[in-house]
Amino acid sequence: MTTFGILVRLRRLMLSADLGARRSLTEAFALETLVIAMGVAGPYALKLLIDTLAGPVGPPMQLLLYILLFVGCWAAAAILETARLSCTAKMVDALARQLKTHALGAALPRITAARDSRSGRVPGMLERLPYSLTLVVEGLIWRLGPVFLQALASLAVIASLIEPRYVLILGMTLLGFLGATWMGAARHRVHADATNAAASHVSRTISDIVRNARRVILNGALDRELHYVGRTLSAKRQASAAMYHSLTVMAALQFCIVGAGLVALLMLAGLDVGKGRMTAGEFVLLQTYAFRLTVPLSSLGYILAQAGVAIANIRDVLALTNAEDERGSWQPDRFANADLAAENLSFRYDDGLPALAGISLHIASGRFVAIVGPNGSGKSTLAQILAGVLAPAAGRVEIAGVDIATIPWGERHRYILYAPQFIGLFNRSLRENILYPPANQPISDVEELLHVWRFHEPGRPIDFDMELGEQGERLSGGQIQKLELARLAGVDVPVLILDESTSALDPRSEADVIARLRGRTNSATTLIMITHRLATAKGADQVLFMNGGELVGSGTHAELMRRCVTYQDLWLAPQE
Ligand SMILES: Nc1ncnc2c1ncn2[C@@H]1O[C@H](COP(=O)(O)OP(=O)(O)OP(=O)(O)O)[C@@H](O)[C@H]1O
Repeated sequence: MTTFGILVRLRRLMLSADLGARRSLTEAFALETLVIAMGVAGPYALKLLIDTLAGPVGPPMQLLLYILLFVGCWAAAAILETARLSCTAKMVDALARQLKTHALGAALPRITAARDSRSGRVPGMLERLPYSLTLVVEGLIWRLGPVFLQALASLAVIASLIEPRYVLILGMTLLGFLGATWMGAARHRVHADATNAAASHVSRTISDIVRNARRVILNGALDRELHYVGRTLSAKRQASAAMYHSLTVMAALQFCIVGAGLVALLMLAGLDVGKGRMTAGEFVLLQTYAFRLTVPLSSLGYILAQAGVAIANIRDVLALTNAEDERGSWQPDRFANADLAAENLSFRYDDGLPALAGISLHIASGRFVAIVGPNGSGKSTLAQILAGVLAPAAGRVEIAGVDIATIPWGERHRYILYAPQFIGLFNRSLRENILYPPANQPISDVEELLHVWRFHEPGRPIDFDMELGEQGERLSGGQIQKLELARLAGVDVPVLILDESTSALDPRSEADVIARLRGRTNSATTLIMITHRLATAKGADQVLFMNGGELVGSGTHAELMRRCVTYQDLWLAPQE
């Protein structure tokens, strides 16, 4: 999206009724109009004052009136400008709120589906957004408009009071300035994008390190990580240094043009005063307007530098909000028979190596299925494709004859639920985590279940209001899994896929969990478990054996043991 496109989109958003900021916009506009009027009237009062002083001394009241008018315009403009700032701040606030929520709403499904490292840049991108919007709305949209209007008003006053050729010189000077800005803008955009990307990399790196604080400290790697952060900061510094260099070149060109225009203007005006064709007051008025117009331009370099990076940040956020609409249309409808079928599935991650190839399978509704295989054989990848989390490169997955890709994210959990290998918990209370949607069982049921599964040692009460800490750090690995399984026990869903969700449980608890999850709604739930446990494979109705990204065998454990040598190898002595 071009810079102009972004500015137009922001302007449209600001005007939209949804944002609820029209009132602030109208007030800001009214206040700015008054500020512009003061900016034109003040110097005119000064001209009147100087012309009065240049002639025979008039009545003191007249002098006082001009002085009051001049100073009053200056003071009122400053007060109104401050009031106007609070109106634009409200508008920026509303804009940031809307863009942030839209971007977050669009980013979460993408992050879920992509399973890549790019998600780390989203928090930094959204954190910088209010500052970026302030710079762009306040510094560009709001500043350029009034400067332009003030230029027109000043040029009109000059044309009506002084000679039109001065308007011509000032107009040409401003056009020259804009031309130079235009020429430098393309180069500036490249540097601004690079600076924004480097800033994103810095925030991603820092949050990654903070998230892994224990890993860093326990392994004595603090200096190494600080060095790494230092390198990313240097890259950012280099990117911004290149950006400021290009801005300096642009500023040199801009202000040579403006300087030449001002020299010509003042020289001509000075000669006219000498020849009596212009009064001293008119000279002062002309030079005040000329500098009023050009001085704000000098701060434009800094604004452009910041706004360039801010625009790149806003572009990233808008790109997120441009997410495609949900795939397909879906009529929510329960189906009695949730058979799961996959046909010739293949999948590869971004690195290009095939993670899955030519997988076809059929899982009848209500079965208990174990997916087994060595590490890295593609079990989690297959589970995520079956759940519709990852989209296959070829082939399709159907649940009850419906292509899973056509079920929108907001509905999919009603039909198939995938519990990932790494259970992410919120830094909220145990109660909030355990009753996290779509679970909706009474807390007394959960309590009973947790006691049966020995969540705590016997006799110790469960504190449901306990805050769990980041990622549930106040719980043990087994407790985290029991919490998640107790939650899932309260979810009524046709197909449930557990990705090693019982790996930290003792065998007795695991057997109880499986019985409990299967026993719901008359065993109508299909339970698919990825497991490295022999007992689970033995208890399953169907075992899917993965090896090297292929489905090497499907059948009961006993059948596979009979006919598949690699399957036998998997369960050799150490497990037994
Ligand atoms: N996000 C990713 N990007 C690139 N490659 C990936 C990604 N996730 C997994 N892989 C690769 O895909 C292959 C299959 O991984 P997968 O997680 O499906 O294996 P798995 O059988 O579940 O392993 P484990 O038993 O260790 O959990 C591995 O080689 C892994 O490195």
